[in-house]
Amino acid sequence: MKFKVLLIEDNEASMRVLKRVIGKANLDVVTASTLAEAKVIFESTSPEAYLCAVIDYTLPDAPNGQAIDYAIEAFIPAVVITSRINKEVRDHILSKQVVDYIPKQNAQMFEYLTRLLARLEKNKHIGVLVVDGSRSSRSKMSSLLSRHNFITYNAANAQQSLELLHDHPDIKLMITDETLPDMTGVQLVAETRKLYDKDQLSIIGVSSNRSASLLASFIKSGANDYLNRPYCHEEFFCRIVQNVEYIEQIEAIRQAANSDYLTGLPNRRHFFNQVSNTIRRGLGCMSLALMDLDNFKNINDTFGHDYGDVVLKEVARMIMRHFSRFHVSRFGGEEFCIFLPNIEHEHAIKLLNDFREDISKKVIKSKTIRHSCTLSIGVTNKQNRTIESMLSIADQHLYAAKAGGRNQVVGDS
Ligand SMILES: Nc1nc2c(ncn2[C@@H]2O[C@H](COP(=O)(O)OP(=O)(O)OP(=O)(O)O)[C@@H](O)[C@H]2O)c(=O)[nH]1
Repeated sequence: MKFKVLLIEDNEASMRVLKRVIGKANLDVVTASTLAEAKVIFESTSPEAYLCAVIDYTLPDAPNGQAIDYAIEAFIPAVVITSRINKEVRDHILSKQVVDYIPKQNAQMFEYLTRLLARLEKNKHIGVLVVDGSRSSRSKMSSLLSRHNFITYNAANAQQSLELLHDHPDIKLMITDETLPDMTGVQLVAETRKLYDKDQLSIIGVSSNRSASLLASFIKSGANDYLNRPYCHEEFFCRIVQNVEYIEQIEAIRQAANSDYLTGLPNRRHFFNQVSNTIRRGLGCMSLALMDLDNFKNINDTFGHDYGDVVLKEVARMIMRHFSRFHVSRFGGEEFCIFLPNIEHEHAIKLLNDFREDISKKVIKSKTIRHSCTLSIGVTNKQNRTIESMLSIADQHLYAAKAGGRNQVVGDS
């Protein structure tokens, strides 16, 4: 779903640039140049449709940030932009429950807004767990996090927090107070680290006790960061975002390391790891299929390498469509591999044959070329308990499929 951003700005030049920035972030822009206009818009749509409102602090009918209150009352996260940069205005803005404020100082502001909008959109899928014995501290922190669109979870003690972590894999950050009813925050960090690595879950320790040794204990027990109470809203979010981004970067690196650059399918190494784990668990019936595009060199030679790439990407997309519940991989070149656990061999052969047929009927289009291709498949269910031995048998069957005229599936019998 494409979210909307409500932009309330009376300056035409600024409005033009902001519309472009928001559009570039792939969001729909709804504009108003006064608070009165914005009210009419608010009344006809639901707040859930909006990612946030970007509000000029000074509007003709709302000269001192009154539009901010209106957005907050309508449950729309408010980002404030202002050319009035003085302490009084800053304090006034921050006294309201805004997401952030951005001074209209230079072009960097637009860059910052682009990143902030992307962040607000991503936050809708990120869980943050707040662990605190005090109900009021928990709800204060949760309301700050909700303002930035995070999914929030609350735990009143360590036991509850471990249960929530287990049940909600979307939790990427845990924030824990030092004093909990059933153990200390430092102990909870140590317990949590036995189950979740630093690259899976970020942890921030919080305390009102400004002792350097407590900070060190948190970090040595596995926390990523530490926050002193009382904290200001800006510092809080800088630390939250920094720690969430750390997890996202690790995930992006892992994703890049595990996938094939052209098709996005898991690469050979990742496939081996996944399948070896599955085989080790000793499942029942399992099949391994090796598939290879027929005469792919001809396609490259006739239509060019770029079209060859289009074919590989289309085949990968169709593999995902047919076999998303199994382990799939691009092994390299024009060769793909599929591991099908927990399914009868005859059924696996039928699925592979359906796929082969679909590919042969598919016209693969680029801007100037329309062509189709076929593939050959070797499949085995001989379970010698290693992926290498299954691969070697599937490879022999693939060779037989090619020798037998291509565009066919050859199995064990
Ligand atoms: N476009 C493109 N071509 C690739 C890529 N990787 C490997 N190839 C090409 O794939 C072709 C494989 O050719 P061959 O091994 O001779 O096999 P084939 O022509 O498919 O013949 P058979 O397998 O016997 O049906 C070669 O031309 C490689 O250059 C790639 O990433 N993109």
